[in-house]
Amino acid sequence: MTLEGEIFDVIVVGCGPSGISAAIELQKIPSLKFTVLEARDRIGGRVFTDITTFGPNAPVDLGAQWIHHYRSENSLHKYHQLSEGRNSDYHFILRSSTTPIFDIDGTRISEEKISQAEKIYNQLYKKIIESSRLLSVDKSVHDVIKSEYDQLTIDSQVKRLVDLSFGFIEQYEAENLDQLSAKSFLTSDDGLEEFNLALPNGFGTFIQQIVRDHQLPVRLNSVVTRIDASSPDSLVQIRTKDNELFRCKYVLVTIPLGCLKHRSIEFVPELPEWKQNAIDTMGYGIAGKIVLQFPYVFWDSSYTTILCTSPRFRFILCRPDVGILHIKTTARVTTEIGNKADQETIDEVMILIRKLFPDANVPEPSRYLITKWEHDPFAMGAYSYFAVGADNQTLMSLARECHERIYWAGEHANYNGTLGCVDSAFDSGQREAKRIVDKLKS
Ligand SMILES: Cc1cc2nc3c(=O)[nH]c(=O)nc-3n(C[C@H](O)[C@H](O)[C@H](O)COP(=O)(O)OP(=O)(O)OC[C@H]3O[C@@H](n4cnc5c(N)ncnc54)[C@H](O)[C@@H]3O)c2cc1C
Repeated sequence: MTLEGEIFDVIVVGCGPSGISAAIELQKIPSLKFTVLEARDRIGGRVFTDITTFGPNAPVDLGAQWIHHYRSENSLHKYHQLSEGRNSDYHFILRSSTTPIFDIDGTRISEEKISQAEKIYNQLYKKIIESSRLLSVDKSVHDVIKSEYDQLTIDSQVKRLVDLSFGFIEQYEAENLDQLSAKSFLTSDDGLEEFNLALPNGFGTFIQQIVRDHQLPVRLNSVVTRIDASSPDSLVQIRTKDNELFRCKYVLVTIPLGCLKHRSIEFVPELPEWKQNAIDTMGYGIAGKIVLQFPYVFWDSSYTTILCTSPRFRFILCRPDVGILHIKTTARVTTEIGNKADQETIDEVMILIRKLFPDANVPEPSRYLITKWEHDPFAMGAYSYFAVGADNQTLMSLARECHERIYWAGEHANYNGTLGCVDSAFDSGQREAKRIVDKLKS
């Protein structure tokens, strides 16, 4: 189908957080004609609350789960203040009295060992921070601490605890330490302290409400395959998988960096070298979740999170109200389990859980789910990180328009702010929509 004659001022490609915030901004200009093309049969992108697998009373966020950097300057703050159910939301604190740490054999680790490990970790962490300021040529975080780490003469339990602490970084960045840039290490969070707001009704539910409240014009099931800015009439032509053709003055591309790396959209003319280099240089990580629901709660229901020194399954969030244990996996483990049968992974997880609770009668899970974002054609991974050699300039190149009419937003294109998060995506979408509006006015 060709929408001949119909010319949009702006077309936004992708209806994740960045596309949504751009659309909200564009909607402020009543005369402006725009639409959002979304490949999936739902909005939200990597923010999705599953309410079918475990039922509507046990919503589970398969992607983003916490509003990071929650403070009044956060662009999501005002929507959260207005949202229903906000009174049940809570700040997530990882280390607290309700977070036991278990060793691989199931023994509870003493506070003394924990504080020994913390001291060692803090020294190594300081080294990373120093090198982020001092290095002239970039190195990986792993390479910066390797020699000191290799020389550690500490007992094996304390060493596993130190590894667990580094596991937090790998979990948060969605990549292994040997891939993370030491020089840009401090850039991704903009020096902000973490305030994580957990949304028990689900982050996806919250994002969907924002879209509903604004009645944004979104066309679902519209997989964009080609963006052509070579037409002599200065209009951009956008082709979908179903052979629909859309024409617009400006296009805002918000698809994930993983999709850009896999060249899932053909650009005509080809993307300039500086843009392609930035796409190739920036890192795009992998993270996963294993969610298990049990017929009854066999763990201490006061636990909020269980930490374990197992190199594979380290972070277990507890939701006793719905009998759910929710395991977060790092890039290495996620990649590995993504390539094998789910039941094999569940069997491995259950061996560990039974070790952690030797005195409990641990049942088999009644339901489970393992995310596979890395195999999802409209995500191709989790979120971006600074790979060795990538820096704020890389982000600026990812965000910079090309061929005059192709603009860019997404969690990977938020320079001077946070990276990889929903608020990063929101900020970048809003910023680019404003720039396009200025361009249209000029
Ligand atoms: C496991 C996991 C945990 C996370 N945890 C958190 C967290 O706790 N807090 C947090 O802040 N962030 C978290 N994130 C990151 C967060 O989800 C992303 O930063 C955010 O969703 C990025 O928004 P975006 O708009 O840039 O991209 P997306 O959300 O991916 O939106 C892009 C949209 O483009 C669409 N699209 C792709 N290709 C095409 C095409 N060819 N045509 C049309 N449309 C297309 C996609 O379907 C998608 O809807 C997590 C992500 C994952 C995967």
